[in-house]
Amino acid sequence: MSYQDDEEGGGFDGHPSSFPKDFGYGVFEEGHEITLSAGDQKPRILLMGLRRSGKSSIQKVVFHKMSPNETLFLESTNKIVKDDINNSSFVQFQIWDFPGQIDFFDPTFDADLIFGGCGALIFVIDAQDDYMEALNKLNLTVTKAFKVNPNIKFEVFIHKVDGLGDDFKMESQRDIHQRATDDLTDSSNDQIHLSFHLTSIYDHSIFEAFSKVVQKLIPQLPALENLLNILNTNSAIEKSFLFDVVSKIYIATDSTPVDMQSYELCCDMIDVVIDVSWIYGVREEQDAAAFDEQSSSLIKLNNGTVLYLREVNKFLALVCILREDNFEHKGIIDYNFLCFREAIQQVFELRNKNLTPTTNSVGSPVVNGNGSIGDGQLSPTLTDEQN
Ligand SMILES: Nc1nc2c(ncn2[C@@H]2O[C@H](COP(=O)(O)OP(=O)(O)OP(=O)(O)O)[C@@H](O)[C@H]2O)c(=O)[nH]1
Repeated sequence: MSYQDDEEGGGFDGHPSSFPKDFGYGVFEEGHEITLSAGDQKPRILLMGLRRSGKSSIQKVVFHKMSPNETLFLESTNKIVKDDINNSSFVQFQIWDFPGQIDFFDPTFDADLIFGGCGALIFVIDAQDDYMEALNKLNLTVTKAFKVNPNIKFEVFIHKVDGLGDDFKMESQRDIHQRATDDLTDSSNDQIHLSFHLTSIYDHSIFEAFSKVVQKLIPQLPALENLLNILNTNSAIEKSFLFDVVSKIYIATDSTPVDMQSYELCCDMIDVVIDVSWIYGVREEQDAAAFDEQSSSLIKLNNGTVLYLREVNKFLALVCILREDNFEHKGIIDYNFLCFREAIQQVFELRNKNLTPTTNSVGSPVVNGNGSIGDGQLSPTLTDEQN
C-alpha cells in the first residue's frame, strides 16, 4: 500500500474564503514512508468510509479552509493521504485520509501498522445514500481495528445531513445507530463502543463533531474543563470555549451543555477578529501572524449579551459569552483571565516536561500507547492549585 503526502500545503489557494491563506497549518512534511519513525510519533486520526462519502471534503474544510462548494471538484483519493496538523501546542496529530475502495484483505494492507498508533477512527457514512453497504464496511473496519488496538475511539459521522429534514435526520441517526450496534452484537463484538455525530460541511456541525473527537485524545481535558468552570463561576461568564484558532475546533469548554448557536457565534467571532487584524493590523514583520498575544475583542449583541475573546497563546483563544450587566466588572474578568492563562501555561509546561526524549523541539506530543494527544499527567500539586 502506498500513500502520498498532500503537497498543496496549508495555504490552500484559488478560492474565495474569509480566512487568510497564510494563517493556516504549515506545509506538509514530504518524503515520509509509512513506518513508525520518530517523526511519526504523533497520534493519528483515520478517516475511513465508502467512496464519495465525503472524507477528503471534511479534512479540507476543517483543516485547510476550503469552502464547502469547492469540494465538488475534489478528485477521488486513490492512496492514503497523510496530513500533519501541527500548528498548536495542544492540537498536534496526523490525519490519514483513506481511499474509499480500501481492501482489508489485500496482503499489502498492514493492519498492525495502520491501526497500531491510531487514536481515533472516524467512519464517514453518506446519509443521503443507501447506507447498508456502508454499515457492512463499518462493521468490518471497527472489528478489524479493535483486534489490533482496543484503545481506538470509534466515531461514526452520519454525514451530508444538510440535505435532510429534521425528522428524517433523527430517524436516520436512530436507524444507523440501531443497525450498527446490532451488527456488532451479532458478531459478538458488543464491547466495541461507537459514538455517532450528525455532520455536514455546509454548517458548523462538522467542526463541532471534530472538536469532540479531538477532545477525547487530550488527556489534560478534565484539567482544562475544570479551569474553565472556575473562570466562569468567578467572572459570571455563561459559556466559555477554548479554541484552536486555525481550525476553529474547540479543545475544551466548561461543563454546561454546548448549544450549537453559541458555538457558531464564537466561531464567527474568531473569523471577524482574524479578518480585521489581517486587513488592518500593523505587523512589524511581513510573515507575522494576525493573531498574537495582544489579540482581544469585544462584541456587544442586541440581546444584552457580550462576546469576549482573549488570546491565550499563539494558537489558542478563549471566547466567552456573558450578560452585558456582568461585563461591568471587566477588571475582575481580566484579572481572572490572567490567572486562567497562567494556569493553562502550567498545564503546558508540565506536559512538555513529561514528554519523552523522542519529542521534537517544538514540543510535539508523543503517542502514549493510547494514541492520545500529549503525554503529561497532571501532578497532584497542580490539580490542587486549580481546585
Ligand atoms: N451535500 C453535501 N455534500 C458533501 C458533503 N461533504 C462532501 N460532500 C460532497 O461529496 C462528494 C464526495 O466528497 P469527497 O470528499 O471527494 O469524498 P471521499 O470520501 O473523499 O471520496 P473518495 O476519495 O472517493 O473515497 C463531493 O462532491 C463533496 O462536495 C456534505 O456535508 N454535504
